[in-house]
Amino acid sequence: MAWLLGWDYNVAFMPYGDWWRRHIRALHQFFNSRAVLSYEPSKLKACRGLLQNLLKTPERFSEHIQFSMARVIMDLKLWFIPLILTSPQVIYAIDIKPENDFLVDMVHVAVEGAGNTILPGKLTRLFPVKYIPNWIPGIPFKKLVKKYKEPTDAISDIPFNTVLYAEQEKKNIDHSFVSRSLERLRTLKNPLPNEEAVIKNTAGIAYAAGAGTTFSGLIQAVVASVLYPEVQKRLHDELDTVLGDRLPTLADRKDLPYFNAFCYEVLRWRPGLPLAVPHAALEDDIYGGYFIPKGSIVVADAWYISQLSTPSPLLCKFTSVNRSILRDEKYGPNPEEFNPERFLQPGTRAPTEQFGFGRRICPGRFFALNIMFLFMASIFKVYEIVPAKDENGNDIPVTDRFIASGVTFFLLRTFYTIDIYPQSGDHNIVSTISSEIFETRRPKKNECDEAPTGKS
Ligand code: HEM
Repeated sequence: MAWLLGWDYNVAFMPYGDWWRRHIRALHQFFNSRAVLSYEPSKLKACRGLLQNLLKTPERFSEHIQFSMARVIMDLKLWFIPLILTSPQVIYAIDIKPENDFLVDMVHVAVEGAGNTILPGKLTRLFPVKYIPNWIPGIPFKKLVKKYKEPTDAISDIPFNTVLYAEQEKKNIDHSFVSRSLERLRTLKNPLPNEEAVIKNTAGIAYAAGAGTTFSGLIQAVVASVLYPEVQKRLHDELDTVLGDRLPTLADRKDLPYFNAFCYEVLRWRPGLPLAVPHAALEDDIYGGYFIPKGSIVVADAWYISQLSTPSPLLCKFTSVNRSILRDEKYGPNPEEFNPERFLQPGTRAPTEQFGFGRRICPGRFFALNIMFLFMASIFKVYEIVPAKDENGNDIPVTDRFIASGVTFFLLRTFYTIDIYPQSGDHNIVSTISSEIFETRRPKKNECDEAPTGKS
């Protein structure tokens, strides 16, 4: 099924084995907890750009967040794979346009396609659809394949081929992860077979997976702050006390316990993949007293059953579960309530289940948490987020309308009416930041250690 839609390069859908291992090894080297710290300059650049865009057109906040996420990944600085230890590089070194960028639009459609067809909750994945002829009425699946395959291929093919082309033409492009990896591959006497495909897939999936799920987390953070203004007030207070007049960097993360708790709570409260990614059992197994025959598809319920207003009796009968993993009482009382405090209590550990399980756990989790921290801390340092007003000046009520079925994040764009205002007084740092910082300035080595003052 994933193959029909063009998602065969998606590591999450690869069966366990050597091919998967080669990809996951590359991703771990790229996104492990230490490596992600070295990408701060790219993140800061995208983050400061986001603050400026929010100042110009706050009503388009979700587009700005989506664009900034894409920009971070495309412009990612990295020291990747043992071969490239010399200097930080970029993944593709391709610029994303602030408006109507083809690759940003394509990732939107491709991820929507995965949500509509492959991820749990969609019947299409249970049938051998490739054998169903097109002319049979009532089977829209083939149309879906037509609609989604091209964008899914595009987000991996186009940036990769652009780098290949630039190389062949000997164009003066920034050295990127992709170009350096290819260069090195050509010097190897006995490369592993299909190494070029591993490089291409790894870069492609970092873009597709990273841009989608992290975007979802960021939007949910915005929504939570409007639904719970007392939480937003506490975030402002903590950020002001710790940071004073400057914007945050990753180094501040350790000094902002309430803010960290807020990020964890957003991911626990509304995980981007509420049913994670389904996997098939490699062997017969027994778990919790249940016999799981080899080949069974196992779906982990991070947050699904709990949010159904009337959980299916059939589902509950077969699973004997009525509470999702992220609604477990180990996270404290009232698990449905949004309450960052729960992660400040002694003995409550940060949740990991929103990132999946066991050896299939998300390799991008450290990167995602850092991005969430930097983007949201910067936004809250500068802005106040409130419901938008209607024509009579009344608040338009913001309701919590997340639909937990597969990948739903791109739907969120149309759901919320929210305004973003610069905070009063001297909080309005962003308008004093020169636009040069965002467009052309590349921070020098070590510069990211210094807190940007916003007064350049
Ligand atoms: C808040 C952001 C994110 C969330 C909530 C998230 C969540 C998840 C979940 C639930 C899974 C399935 C794990 C399983 O099968 O048990 C997964 C897998 C994966 N994620 Fe993420 N993810 C996020 C960000 C990222 C980023 C930034 C990347 C970029 C590298 C990424 C790359 C992947 C990959 C490659 C897999 C497949 C792993 C495998 O099957 O072995 N994710 N993610």
